[in-house]
Amino acid sequence: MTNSAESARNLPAPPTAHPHGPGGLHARLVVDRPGFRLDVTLAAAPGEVLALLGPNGAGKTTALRALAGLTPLTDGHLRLDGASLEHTPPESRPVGVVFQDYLLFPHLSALDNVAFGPRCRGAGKAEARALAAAWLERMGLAPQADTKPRRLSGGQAQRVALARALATRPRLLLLDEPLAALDARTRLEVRARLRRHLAEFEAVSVLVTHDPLDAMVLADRLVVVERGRVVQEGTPADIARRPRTDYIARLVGLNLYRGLAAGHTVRLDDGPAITTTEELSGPVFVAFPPSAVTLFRNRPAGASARNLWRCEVAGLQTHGDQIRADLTGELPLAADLTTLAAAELDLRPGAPVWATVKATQTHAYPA
Ligand SMILES: Nc1ncnc2c1ncn2[C@@H]1O[C@H](COP(=O)(O)OP(=O)(O)OP(=O)(O)O)[C@@H](O)[C@H]1O
Repeated sequence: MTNSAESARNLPAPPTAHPHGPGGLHARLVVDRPGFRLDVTLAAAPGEVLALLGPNGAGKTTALRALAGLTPLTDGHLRLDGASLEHTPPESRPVGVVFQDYLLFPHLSALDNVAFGPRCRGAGKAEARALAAAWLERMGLAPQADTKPRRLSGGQAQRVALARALATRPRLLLLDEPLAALDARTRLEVRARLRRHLAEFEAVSVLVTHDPLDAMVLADRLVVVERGRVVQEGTPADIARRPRTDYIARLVGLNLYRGLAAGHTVRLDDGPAITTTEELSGPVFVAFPPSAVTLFRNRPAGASARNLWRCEVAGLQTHGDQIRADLTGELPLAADLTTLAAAELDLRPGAPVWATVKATQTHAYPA
């Protein structure tokens, strides 16, 4: 390593240290509905891409609509580059929105769809069209300028919607499930392209998704929302390594438990103990991937009792050439095994099995 103080001096200032005050997004969004309350705090620096990730009904779309001004806040605040926007009507907010189904005007060409954004913000017709043409060019869509939305592919329509939002030079770009309307093959290409556009965008982007891959690829930081609350936030790597709820653990494909650590043993809150390599004390999480689990039909001879649990197969699912076994019993867990191994073990729902995991394959961290 070279002198770290030296290299730190050469780094640009972090984006939050904005010379003109608190740049970026600072919001607490509270929306009350019968039987549902959204209460989330969001902060993002200019240039940052935030993904709101969560299960159905968690409140992601409500948060996005509140940012756009389409759903009124019951309480809280919304500041963008230092200006309060709570009382600003949606059309006057420096906010661009890409809706899930793009909401392109069917009777307008791609060019006029994009020109619509700047027109709404007061640009003259010729100016708006020139701006739109430049955006289409930048999106690689110049040849489609005169095409109507119904003749565009899903990926092209998405780019037109993105161009329309960006052409207004928003300080906040909102994307609702930006890839949901696309088929799997298009999705891959559009995801990569969208990632480049978001990386170039100099203001804040917030996207909503329930696809963890979209979130991990597109966002600098994930904000996981469950039941109207932020349950965890961090970089994709942080969240994948240290999930803090069952939903996130399932999302990143990990078995997750909570317990009390004493040395290398974690006594689970409602279950057996797990031996870990980390030496910790107090409340902790223990996580391990389903691929780290080995299954036996009979208790393995001579095996130590450590990390060996008596379970029962609750269900089996195929994942590519792997089988994911859901186990209940002493320790509920997911185990991955090859189709061959599953056949050899004669795994079927209801079958009793012994499950084991090596301490070195577990990861414990403070709760
Ligand atoms: N217009 C509405 N009127 C009343 N309740 C609503 C309305 N829209 C959403 N809700 C409720 O508000 C809660 C949050 O919904 P929201 O659509 O924000 O969740 P979400 O995380 O975006 O879910 P999804 O991934 O399914 O889109 C849910 O309980 C939902 O049923």
